[in-house]
Amino acid sequence: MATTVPVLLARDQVHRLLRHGDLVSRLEAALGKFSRRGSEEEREEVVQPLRTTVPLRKYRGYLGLMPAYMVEEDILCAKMVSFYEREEGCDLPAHEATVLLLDPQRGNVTAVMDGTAITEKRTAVVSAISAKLLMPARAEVLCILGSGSQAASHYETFTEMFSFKEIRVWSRRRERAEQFARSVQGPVAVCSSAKDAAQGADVIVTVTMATEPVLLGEWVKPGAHVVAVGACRPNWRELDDDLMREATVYVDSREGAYKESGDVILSGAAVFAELGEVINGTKAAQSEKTTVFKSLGMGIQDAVCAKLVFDQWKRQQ
Ligand SMILES: NC(=O)C1=CN([C@@H]2O[C@H](COP(=O)(O)OP(=O)(O)OC[C@H]3O[C@@H](n4cnc5c(N)ncnc54)[C@H](O)[C@@H]3O)[C@@H](O)[C@H]2O)C=CC1
Ligand SMILES: O=C(O)C1=NCCCC1
Repeated sequence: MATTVPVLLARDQVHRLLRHGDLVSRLEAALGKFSRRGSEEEREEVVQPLRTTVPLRKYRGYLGLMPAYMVEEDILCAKMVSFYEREEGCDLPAHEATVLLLDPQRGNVTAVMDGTAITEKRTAVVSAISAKLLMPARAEVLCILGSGSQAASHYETFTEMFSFKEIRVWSRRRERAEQFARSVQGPVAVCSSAKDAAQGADVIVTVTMATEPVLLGEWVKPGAHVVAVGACRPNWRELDDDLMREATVYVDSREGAYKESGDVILSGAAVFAELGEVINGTKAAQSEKTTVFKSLGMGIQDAVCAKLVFDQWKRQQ
């Protein structure tokens, strides 16, 4: 049998081929399927082992390995993502990611693609799905804590999917928040403190590399929805104990949250539901209460995106 050479897709190609509008329904379906684990057959439908994380102590970083197989869709995929605690002023990226798409029958790699654009887009779309389900009715104020790549993709996705009257941003260094405000396509108010940005907001997105809480429960308006995207290590925090214990907590994967989320593990907060269970209608969306969606990222989210990118690329050949 002839050998095949994988297609190589660079960041700008992936960015262009991955259209945000195509992602919402596909990611909702994947999250729902992941959380349907009642029968043996259902459990075998989505194979997603817990992320393996290799510490890169010398560089204050980690390499995360995220394989996934979706049986019905026949998508076999693996992402490698490295992430680092960078010093202020360091110009190396905080994240680098590559996604491999494989032929599940033969086992060969069919495409090697940049995983950074996939990670940025799919994470923001999953956050927006949580907001759609869990934010209070008539949400008017969006607050973003952090001003990096995820802040940008969340701004873009949230402004495309919702109509907030006011959007606020806070970053540790005010000039970074100002730079962010200049770079986005639309209005955003720069706040001098996380407290000023968060108080009174209906939806708060935390997208920082913080290892200590940046958002305190005492600042959060009752009934608000918090989307916590950072703090993906068992000893890292973005949210304080008050918030974690007061809120109804939703996650992408229970197994992942109890292994990787410092906010869940160290606060001792109980996870109420996976987002997929809300999508499936087996758990309630308590949107009238204060809610937290603790996002950690899943291999199936990358798998769905990689397949979409590859299919679009093939269509254009
Ligand atoms: N849940 C998920 O699926 C994913 C989560 N992430 C996580 O999201 C977070 C944001 O990622 P990116 O925007 O790509 O990173 P980035 O490096 O582009 O931006 C990080 C932001 O955090 C701020 N920051 C760094 N240390 C801080 C501290 N101690 N206190 C407050 N702010 C601090 C920086 O100033 C910057 O605004 C990271 O924690 C990352 O690991 C990233 C990808 C997927
Ligand atoms: O899901 C991902 O991709 C990531 N999650 C946690 C931090 C690094 C990237």
